[in-house]
Amino acid sequence: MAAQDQKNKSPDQCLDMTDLRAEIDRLDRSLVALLSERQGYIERAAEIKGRRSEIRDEARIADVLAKITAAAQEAGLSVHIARAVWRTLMEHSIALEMERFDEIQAVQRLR
Ligand SMILES: C=C(O[C@@H]1C=C(C(=O)O)C=C[C@H]1O)C(=O)O
Repeated sequence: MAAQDQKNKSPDQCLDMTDLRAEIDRLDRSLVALLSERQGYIERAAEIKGRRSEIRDEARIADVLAKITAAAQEAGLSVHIARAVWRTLMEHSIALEMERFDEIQAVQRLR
C-alpha cells in the first residue's frame, strides 16, 4: 500500500469533524480530476459531431442514467443522489458541448 493510502481514514476511523472534512476534501479533489477528464471527452464530442442537433442525444442520456443507476446500486451510493448528480452533469455538459460547437462553427465561418 502506498504511503498516501495509509494516511486515508475510513469513515469509522474519523473521530472528529476535522478528520472527516479532510477526507471529504481529498475525495472532492479526486472527483474534480475525474470530472475534468470527462469534460475533455465532452469537448472532443463537439469536434466530432457534425450537426448541432446531434449534441443532445436523449437515447444516450437514458443509457447513461441506466448505467449510473446500476453502478450506484452496486456501490451502495444513493440512487437518488447519483441520478440527480448525473442529470445535472449531463445538462451542463450538453450546454458546454453546444458552446464549443458554436465556437468551432464561428472559426470555420471566418476561414
Ligand atoms: C457526450 C455526448 O453528448 C451529450 C452529453 C452526454 C453526457 O454528458 O454524458 C450524453 C449525451 C449527449 O447528449 C454523447 O453524445 O455521448
